[in-house]
Amino acid sequence: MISDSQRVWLVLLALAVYVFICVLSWLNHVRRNKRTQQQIISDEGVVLVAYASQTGTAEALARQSAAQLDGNTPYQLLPLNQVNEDVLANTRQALFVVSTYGEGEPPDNGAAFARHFLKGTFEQDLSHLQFSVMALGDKLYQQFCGFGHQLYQGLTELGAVALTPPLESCASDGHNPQQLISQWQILSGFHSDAPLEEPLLNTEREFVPAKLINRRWLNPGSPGAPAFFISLQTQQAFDWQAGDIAELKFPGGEIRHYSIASVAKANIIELIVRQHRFAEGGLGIGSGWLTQHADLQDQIELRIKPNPAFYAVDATVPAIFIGSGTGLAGLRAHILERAQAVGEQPLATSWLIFGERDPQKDAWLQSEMQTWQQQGLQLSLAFSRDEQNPDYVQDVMLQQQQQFLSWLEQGAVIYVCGSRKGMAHGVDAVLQQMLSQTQFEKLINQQRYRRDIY
Ligand SMILES: Cc1cc2nc3c(=O)[nH]c(=O)nc-3n(C[C@H](O)[C@H](O)[C@H](O)COP(=O)(O)O)c2cc1C
Repeated sequence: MISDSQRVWLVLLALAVYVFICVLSWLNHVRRNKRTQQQIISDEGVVLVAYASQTGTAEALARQSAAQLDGNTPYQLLPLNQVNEDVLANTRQALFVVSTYGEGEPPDNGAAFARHFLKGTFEQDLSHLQFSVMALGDKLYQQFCGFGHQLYQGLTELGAVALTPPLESCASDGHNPQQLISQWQILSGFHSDAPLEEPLLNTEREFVPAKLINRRWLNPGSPGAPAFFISLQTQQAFDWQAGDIAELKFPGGEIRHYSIASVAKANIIELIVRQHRFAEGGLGIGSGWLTQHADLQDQIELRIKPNPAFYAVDATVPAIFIGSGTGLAGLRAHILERAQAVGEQPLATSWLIFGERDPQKDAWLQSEMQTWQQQGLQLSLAFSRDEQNPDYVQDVMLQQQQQFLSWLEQGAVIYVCGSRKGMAHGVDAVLQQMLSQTQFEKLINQQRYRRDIY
């Protein structure tokens, strides 16, 4: 039996312990907040791991990913809404883990970020920032991983450099955190046991002068707007990878991006550019300069913008290249790179499905395509204004479905380049129609569906 006074002492003791624990955890909280604030303002080497999560799945994945950075890499973990301009300005490497709600909308703790940074009104240049997006969603919804894609696109438009394509994960299939984390580590170079290396990608990112040395009209008489094959020459040879993008700074300082159509380690960079004409009649700044206003030998500034989401996976694996119009540029770089392999038929495992309008007037790069065919390339052309047989690239995919599926069974990687609305949506829809949901997801998870679309 314990007496009343002993009981009072016990209650007091319990109270004291409780107060002690509260004070400790408050102190801890204050210290952590202070550290975060300091990092936000000062620390460039800190990896940002930001999450937007409604029910905690994305947040848990973000914590797990951060915990698997190697011990020497400091990181800060923040809800997306707390990522402000200072954080973005001071971060060089980031992982965003975000889910999607409603019709492709962000979770609440990402909504403010989306309004502020992703609506096209924000103007800060983020070209110092390398990032990956893990996108959680559910294929039951029409806008699968919609917010993840919006974030990826928005950051890219602000100049940030994607280290990986968006890494999607579907709730109905059961998220597999460890698989996502490994994919991210492998593709982005964040190996957990190695110290963080200096990022490769920014080293050659100075603008250099480039001279316009050639301009060839690809489609005289076409029902489409004039398109040109453009050659620019720099003083020194460059290194880049098929898939990379040329960033051009025009007189007046305007910057425009073009998929590079030629192979690396050269001092000539080739592009395919379509003339953009506004309703009032004026030409677009970049395309106007390149296709009309500039004289040969005139100069602009050029630098390479790395675009790893569209790099070749492995040149020995079969490849299906799909694109239309100026999308041929990004595909050509890959095809030329593969053609450099030894042997007579270096393109025997390459298939190009290319679409334009008029079969007579839009035979772009015809003689070069014939050379590729002699090197083994399988060529399918689709012309939407062909009177006998109007076709888009996605129609070719369906007509040749059996062969298409057999290429995929052999492990082929699909590369899509060109307009998002006009072509890539159609290709995507047909792909989802031809494949089961599991097959389609497998293609994405294995990074065998790579796109450079605009
Ligand atoms: C009401 C509701 C709406 C959703 N809308 C979408 C959607 O539009 N697109 C999508 O890909 N996933 C959608 N999802 C799935 C979630 O993104 C998915 O369950 C995710 O794992 C949730 O992660 P979180 O816990 O981090 O918020 C939705 C889920 C719910 C409950």
